[in-house]
Amino acid sequence: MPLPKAELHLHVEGTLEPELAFDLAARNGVKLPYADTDELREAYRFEDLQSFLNLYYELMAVLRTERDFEDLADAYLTRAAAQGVRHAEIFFDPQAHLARGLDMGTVVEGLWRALGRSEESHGISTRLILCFLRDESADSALETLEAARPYLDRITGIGLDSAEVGHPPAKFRQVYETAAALGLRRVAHAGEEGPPEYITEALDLLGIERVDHGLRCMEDPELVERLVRERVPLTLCPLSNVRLRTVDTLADHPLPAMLDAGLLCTVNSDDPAYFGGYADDNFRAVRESLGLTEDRLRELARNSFLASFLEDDEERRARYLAEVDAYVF
Ligand SMILES: Nc1ncnc2[nH]cnc12
Ligand SMILES: [Zn+2]
Repeated sequence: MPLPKAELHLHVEGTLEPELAFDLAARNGVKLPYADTDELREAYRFEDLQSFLNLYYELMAVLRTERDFEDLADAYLTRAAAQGVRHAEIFFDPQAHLARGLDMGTVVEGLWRALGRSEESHGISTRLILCFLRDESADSALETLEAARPYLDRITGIGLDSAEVGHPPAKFRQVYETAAALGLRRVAHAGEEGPPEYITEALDLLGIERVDHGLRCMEDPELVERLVRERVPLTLCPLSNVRLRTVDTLADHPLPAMLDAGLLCTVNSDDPAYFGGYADDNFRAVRESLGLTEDRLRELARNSFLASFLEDDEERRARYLAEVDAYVF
């Protein structure tokens, strides 16, 4: 049994495994520019975030119907359960689907078909987080939030993802204000490839409650001090960082230094189908490469539940934390 954990940084579109991509392509009559799953896997050699995003958006073409989104989410939840995930806060990128002519209902209702029964089917509680693409305009983000209004009972929060450098958080101030007024929780990718200033800006201007990645905070000691003092969680994704070359090797990952600094770190899989591992694969990788102790691993698992948006279900959070405390390695 793997260590119980919450997964807080997971793009559902990034869980599209090559086999499912080909199955959905066949079901929907979509022609992929790869002969087979082996040839597709060959394309999983990324130089940086953008080279990954190009493939990530290209493969989304196979997602057409509610059932496709349901099957995608269900496949993720099946894998996550086997990796000890007890709670998952799942990102989705509606703009990428609306741009292909799909409507918000197809995406949200499809995902919800799997998420709505996830506790019974997989023993995983879930939340859904709508992400805006930061390389699209602020107006497009506002329109997307409008399109999501009929589905807000299913959406817990908003996030910000896609190409970071050159797209600072300030651009999305208005949409974050509007979302806050609607009672939505707020997170944003910051400090993955972008500078530490983007993290500060996302905290100050967007009012975010968690930083997705946040790796580059380590370049700014005052920012680290602030993140520690304000107990702002960071959703780190070690295998993603290696594949997208934000760190050279896993052994160079700053996670131990971040924990030593007192940061509230969590470990997540980001886009597991592309980066070579799901949640517990990331835990095992950092354990092996960074020599994390059992106490540190337990701390990471506790942090994941402490950082999760379970304020509406504190009883459940307490149950999950008790499971972590009782876990025998
Ligand atoms: N790691 C990542 N960074 C930014 N945008 C993303 N979209 C999917 N994965 C992402
Ligand atoms: Zn991400």
